[in-house]
Amino acid sequence: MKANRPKRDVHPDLARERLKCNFNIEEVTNIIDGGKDKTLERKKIEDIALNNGACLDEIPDECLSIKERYENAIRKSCIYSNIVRNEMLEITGMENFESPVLRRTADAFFKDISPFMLHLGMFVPTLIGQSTPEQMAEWLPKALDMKIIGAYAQTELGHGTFIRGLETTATYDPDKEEFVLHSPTITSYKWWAGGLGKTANHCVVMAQLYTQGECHGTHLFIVQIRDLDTHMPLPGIKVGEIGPRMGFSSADNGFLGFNSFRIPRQNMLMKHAKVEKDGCYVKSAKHGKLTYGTMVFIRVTLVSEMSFNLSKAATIAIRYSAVRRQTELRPNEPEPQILDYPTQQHKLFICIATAHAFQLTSKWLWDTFQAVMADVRKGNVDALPELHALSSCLKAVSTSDALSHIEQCRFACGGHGYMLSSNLPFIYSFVAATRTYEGDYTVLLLQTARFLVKAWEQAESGNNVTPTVAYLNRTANTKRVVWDNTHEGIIQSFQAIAAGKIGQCVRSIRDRIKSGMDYEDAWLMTTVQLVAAAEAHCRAVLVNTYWNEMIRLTKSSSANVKTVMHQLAVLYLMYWALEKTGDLLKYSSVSKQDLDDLQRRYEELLAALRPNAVSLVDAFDLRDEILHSSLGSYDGCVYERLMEEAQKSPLNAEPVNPSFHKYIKPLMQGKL
Ligand SMILES: CCCCCCCCCCCCCCCCC/C=C/C(=O)SCCNC(=O)CCNC(=O)[C@H](O)C(C)(C)COP(=O)(O)OP(=O)(O)OC[C@H]1O[C@@H](n2cnc3c(N)ncnc32)[C@H](O)[C@@H]1OP(=O)(O)O
Ligand SMILES: Cc1cc2nc3c(=O)[nH]c(=O)nc-3n(C[C@H](O)[C@H](O)[C@H](O)COP(=O)(O)OP(=O)(O)OC[C@H]3O[C@@H](n4cnc5c(N)ncnc54)[C@H](O)[C@@H]3O)c2cc1C
Repeated sequence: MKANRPKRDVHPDLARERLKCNFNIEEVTNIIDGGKDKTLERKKIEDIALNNGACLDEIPDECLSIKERYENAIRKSCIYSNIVRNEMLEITGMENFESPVLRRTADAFFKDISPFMLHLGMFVPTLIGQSTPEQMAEWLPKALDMKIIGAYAQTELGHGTFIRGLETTATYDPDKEEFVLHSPTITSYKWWAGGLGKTANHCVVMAQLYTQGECHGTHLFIVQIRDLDTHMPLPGIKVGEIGPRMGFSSADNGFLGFNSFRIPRQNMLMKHAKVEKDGCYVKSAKHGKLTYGTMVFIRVTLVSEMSFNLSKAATIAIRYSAVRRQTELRPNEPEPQILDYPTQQHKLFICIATAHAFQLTSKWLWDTFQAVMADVRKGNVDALPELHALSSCLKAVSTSDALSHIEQCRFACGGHGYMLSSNLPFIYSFVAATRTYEGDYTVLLLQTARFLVKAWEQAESGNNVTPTVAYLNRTANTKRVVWDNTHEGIIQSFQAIAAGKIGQCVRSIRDRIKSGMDYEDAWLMTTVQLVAAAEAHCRAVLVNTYWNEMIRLTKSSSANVKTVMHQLAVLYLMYWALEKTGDLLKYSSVSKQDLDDLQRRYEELLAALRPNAVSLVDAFDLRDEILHSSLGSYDGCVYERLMEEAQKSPLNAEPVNPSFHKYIKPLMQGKL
């Protein structure tokens, strides 16, 4: 049911904030969107999807039962998919079906997550990345047209990280030209796949391939699990939902077991390896990990996803902080807006800067991904290890940073930030999952560390290394970099910290081997340092990329936009330099005086950004329908909205709850 929202005047405090703005907001929006044409396209798509109110709920999702919430999510997913299918893809183009604009617009429909998200987010990309042309022609049109709905079932009860340890088997039977899928143990049950529990009728399954008596490792298969007409699980399939979790409440994450379930030979996704009719296994991939391609794709997209979530949290917290007044600074003076407190600015302005840093870096990463994939299609896989290292660490650090900044946004909103109607708890619990899924934080940083150790050894022996670690050629054999408080100086210090930490890891591993450990144990004992080194490398990549992209993208901007974009990037550099003072003292010549100066300049920068704060979040251009927040709406009518949302609590539907007569009254009367 559609909800009617009263239109209100903008709160005077927010209106005053907007008058203080000294830059052109639209120009900044265009930079974030990737160009004026992209902004126009986004707005057009948002208008199509959101102007008829189909996305609004009368009863908040959180007040519904699990079943009602799922059913409501399905209802809205169908409306939204229909809009995507009939109207949006025409604008974005079929090849851009995963466009962040679709993802962003979907948020207006779902406070939590759509049960179709994994269909569009992982099932379809897997078809595109892992099918032969014939397979693609068979399944992709059906999937894009929602004739089949898919999930991505890789993780099992017993294994998520260690893919090679998955237990589900796919054994080829040449007589029938079929694969037999089987779940031999309880730990081999697929677990977690979004949309699998109740929604999907197909899924991509990762299983150990056996043919001619030999195991060839994990491969991907497309499997129909439910009848298309009745939606009943097919014989041999045991499928269901895994139960309530911290977030992802409407995504029907599922479990799946196979009892000698048969699928045709053609259902093995055969782009990188195939099984012939007679059972002969033929590998065509030039790189052993190309079947992990969907994960790399999602890791790449998650960086922009983090920017989006952070921009939502920052918008909510900054608008609220402009309206909220608290505590007298001086006797008998009005209470200041909490945004005037430097401590509040310290919590929040880094969120704006980080949203920009992630957005600009994500575009660069996306271009890198596209270029590497184009090479792979031509048979050149040389750049794959660097892409894997890069996407792994950027996924790990962006999800982890976004999570802690979003929590800061909640802290910044005091008690009201704890209300579900603020939307901050939803954003937080959604982002909390991103730190784990598509590769856990620690695990992915250790993948990057493998690459870094090799790169360090190459640089040490005087060989040139790949672009993202080129700083090692300069710094691998340097003890401490000379501190210089310009942006170039700070970026170089981050590179020196990364090089210093990687070098220290290499020395620790070598020392441990010298003292008798084998390589595996020496590596294992060094993993705490290796994670820190990979994180440092990622920070070096982030500061460098953000800075370079900011300069490139503001070349033709107006002077005040240049200034404010520059201020945000400097803030980002200074914030992280101050967070990492211990490392700076270890790997650069920075002095206590230099750090005191840096702290003072950082505080001055917070003050300089203060008048533009509200306009900087306005530049994210997030419609109220997308924010879903009583604290963050454009008009800033925070208290009216909190009260309005409170009225929707089911507990307010009747003046006296029946439990009073059933329990409380008897207790009061001593009759219980
Ligand atoms: C109506 C609704 C509308 C909605 C619209 C929506 C639009 C779309 C929106 C999109 C949003 C997306 C949301 C997505 C939600 C996702 C939900 C979650 C899904 C999942 O989590 S799926 C499961 C993911 N699982 C993982 O990520 C597992 C993590 N583990 C691994 O990746 C690997 O096992 C490993 C990397 C940790 C180790 O693998 P393995 O043991 O096989 O490898 P080794 O450690 O032995 O390494 C060997 C060498 O291989 C290299 N390597 C490893 N991986 C790769 C790779 N991918 N590419 C290249 N190279 C790779 C290693 O580095 C090693 O190299 P070396 O040279 O030997 O060192
Ligand atoms: C909301 C959500 C949605 C998901 N959706 C899907 C989906 O659609 N499809 C799907 O297939 N999967 C999905 N997953 C599963 C997800 O991909 C896995 O949970 C994730 O890859 C982590 O694996 P795990 O749970 O087995 O953790 P584990 O690997 O058991 O990790 C547990 C801990 O051990 C540590 N650890 C593990 N290995 C190492 C190591 N080698 N070195 C050091 N430390 C290590 C980790 O750092 C972590 O702290 C989803 C998960 C969530 C939370």
